[in-house]
Amino acid sequence: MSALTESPAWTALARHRAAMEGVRMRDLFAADPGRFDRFSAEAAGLFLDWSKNRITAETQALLLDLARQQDVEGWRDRMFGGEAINLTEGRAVLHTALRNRSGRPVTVDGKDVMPEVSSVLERVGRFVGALRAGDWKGWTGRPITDVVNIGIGGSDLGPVMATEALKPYRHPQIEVHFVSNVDGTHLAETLKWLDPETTLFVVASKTFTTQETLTNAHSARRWFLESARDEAHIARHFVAVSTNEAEVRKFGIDPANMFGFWDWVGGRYSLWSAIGLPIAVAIGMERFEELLAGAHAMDEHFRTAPLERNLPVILGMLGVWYGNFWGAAAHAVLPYDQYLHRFAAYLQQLDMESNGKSVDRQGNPVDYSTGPVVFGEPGTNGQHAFYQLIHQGTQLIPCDFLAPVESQNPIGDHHRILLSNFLAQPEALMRGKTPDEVRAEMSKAGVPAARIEALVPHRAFAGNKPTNSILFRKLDPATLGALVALYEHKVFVQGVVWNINSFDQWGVELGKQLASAILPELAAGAEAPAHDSSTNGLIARVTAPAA
Ligand SMILES: O=P(O)(O)OC[C@H]1O[C@H](O)[C@H](O)[C@@H](O)[C@@H]1O
Repeated sequence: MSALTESPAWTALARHRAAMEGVRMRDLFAADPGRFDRFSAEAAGLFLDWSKNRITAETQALLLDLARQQDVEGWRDRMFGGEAINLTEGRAVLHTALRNRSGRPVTVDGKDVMPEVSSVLERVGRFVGALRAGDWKGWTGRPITDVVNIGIGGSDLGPVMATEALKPYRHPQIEVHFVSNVDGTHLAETLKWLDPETTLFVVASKTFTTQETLTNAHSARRWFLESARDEAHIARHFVAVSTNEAEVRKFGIDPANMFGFWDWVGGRYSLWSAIGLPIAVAIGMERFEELLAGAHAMDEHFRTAPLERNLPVILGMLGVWYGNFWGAAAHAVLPYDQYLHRFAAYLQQLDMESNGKSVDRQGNPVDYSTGPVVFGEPGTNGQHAFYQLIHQGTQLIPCDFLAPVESQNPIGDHHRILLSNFLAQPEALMRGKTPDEVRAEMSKAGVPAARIEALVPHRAFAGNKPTNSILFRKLDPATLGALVALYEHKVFVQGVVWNINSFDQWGVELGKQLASAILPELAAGAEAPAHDSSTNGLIARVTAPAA
């Protein structure tokens, strides 16, 4: 048994969990008219209703005891204070400094990083301003019409998600594209429609050593030079975003066209840095700053609100409740806003790369589950696909439902229909439908009694399925900033409770190493490889001449 699972707060929760067996949310709502008010709060433009959870006031108190026992507040303050809490890499974790609007200094190793943060932001602002005004011209003197971000993981997912989410604010003449996959199809299909004279590439990579990004960037360079002919023109068409100036130079991009950031910005937390440049190109610098301000508002809330009303803490602890005490292995995020169609993909990296760990900070194997599988699709699409399993399957899948009160596209009755679904699904998941309710409904519809009895088990819903509802006025930049920061801090809270390092990702390394060993083995005439028989057999099939 680990120290965590033997700890007083954990064992108290385990006892309480047993007492909660069979407690139904339906009954909790019936017994307490104040339940919604008790379990809802608002911060930074986000209203969170967590009343449809398998919790009582006692559950919440016990969960917050666990948060306190694990020193969530202390770790939070150490993160904001610039301590090297990413222990395995010896780094601070300071994405919050990138959106710090407080005027307070943030020090890393005794040095205030805020002047550098502001100066890069200013450079990004000047560049983005010139591009958007049509003053930054391509080699033939025409303004840039297409910006292609080449990056992967954190250098792609955040910018894609935010650019899609904020499409209503995009520049009318400049289209922003994203190429991430090393599959040549991604680049080829993107470039097919573009004119090299008016295309600018942003090569985005924290390390500037990522195979996929460099492969795509080299191919983009070749594509560009086929038309431009002269390497001198590269300066007007390629910029880099990275922490690694030496590699940027090696690639052939002038450091004058490089926007830097720092090792204390994790890849999956980097959209607030110069990695957000494509977002700023799309929506303009002012709106980009609103995005930062929204995130900062959530940071302030997380830093200062009492735990009882602290949204990231509440969401994080509810996740711990289901994952560790009810056996939930997955978590669904369901935005009822088409603009958030890449939100779940973004969250997958944020959550699963951060908390997909099985040893604690001290290197001991954990004996409790850590990060869940995160998935989701925009509502209402998901309703017609995987919600069946959430309603009637054998796994418990807690869900977050997200929606804007106002649509960016108020046509006809669409938004009311959308919202009615957003409201109905959590209600259905909570209430379920009892066998008696099924009987009553079917007999009212005139179904014969024998038929009713045959169908009752299929048509009844157990209900009592937990959901959180997150409502906001409209998906504007500040709201998106707050929303992303909410989830960042939720993931942080959980990592602290589980005593893991949420800020490294060694698990992605082995596959990369093995791929570089296999790459030469795929060349014509390479020696027979010496892997396991499965890998050898697959290599043989891949390299066999076409019949
Ligand atoms: O920005 P880069 O250095 O190119 O890294 C891109 C991505 O690759 C890695 O494999 C990591 O798993 C990610 O955390 C990172 O965001």
